[in-house]
Amino acid sequence: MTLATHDVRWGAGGRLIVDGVSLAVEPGRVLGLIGPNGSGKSSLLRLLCRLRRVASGVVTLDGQDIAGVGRRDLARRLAFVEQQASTDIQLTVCDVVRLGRTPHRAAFASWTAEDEKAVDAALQRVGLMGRHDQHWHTLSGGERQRVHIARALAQEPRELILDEPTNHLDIQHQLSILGLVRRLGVTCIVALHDLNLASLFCDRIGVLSAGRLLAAGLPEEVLTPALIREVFGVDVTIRVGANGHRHIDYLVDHEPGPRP
Ligand SMILES: Nc1ncnc2c1ncn2[C@@H]1O[C@H](COP(=O)(O)OP(=O)(O)OP(=O)(O)O)[C@@H](O)[C@H]1O
Repeated sequence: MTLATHDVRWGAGGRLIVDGVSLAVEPGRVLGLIGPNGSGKSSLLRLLCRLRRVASGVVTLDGQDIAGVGRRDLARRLAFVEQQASTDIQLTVCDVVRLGRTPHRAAFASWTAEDEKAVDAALQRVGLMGRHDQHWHTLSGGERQRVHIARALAQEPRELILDEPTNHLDIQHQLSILGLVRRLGVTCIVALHDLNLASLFCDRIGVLSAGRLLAAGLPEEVLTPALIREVFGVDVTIRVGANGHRHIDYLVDHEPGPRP
């Protein structure tokens, strides 16, 4: 296990928000985190990359408490794409992605061909090479999201943490970004709202509800109609499509078609 939490708790405003969560992701695998709004997904991700300190319990990286890992060492290992990351509006796309190289460069070291190669490769991977010199603030929401993913890729992390990376993305880019994440072969923890995408792209899924880990396992073990009903209050049926993928169909109480 590369990244793991052991009975982790964290609270704010007098409330326990992450409540005794123990989970682990295997090297090179994708662990999806699902759960209703406010169930603690972002809070848990922030604990995992030490943006917040656990109140109790331990987060480990290769078995070592991350509280004891140096800031630079942690930044070389682990990249985080936040849900609504903002960036200095004066920066260009390329400037933002270059920030991902910071942990790899010695203080005052000059920019190397290797740095440039990593930045270009990251921009290629998210399909934004043509926007290299565009100002970040002039990008659409989905393009900004892809630039932040490129910044994380330029960091060349071994562990990648993504908080709802498909927010703002059209369906083609949702599929391509999650496909890319899978192909990277890095250890990945990703919070997702779309249960079908979680089922398609995650090796394992953890389900958070009111800060507690309610279930964890293979998508077909976890994403059952009973669990979805319990956690999200929604009725579904699950069918296996011609391509062998499982599809979650939401049962809604109105008929499709034109309104009377
Ligand atoms: N610093 C804080 N102070 C007070 N409450 C907080 C703080 N951070 C998070 N919370 C609360 O903790 C709960 C969990 O928030 P979190 O953002 O982790 O949920 P989430 O599962 O990521 O939600 P969503 O799906 O809506 O993004 C929410 O009710 C939120 O208001």
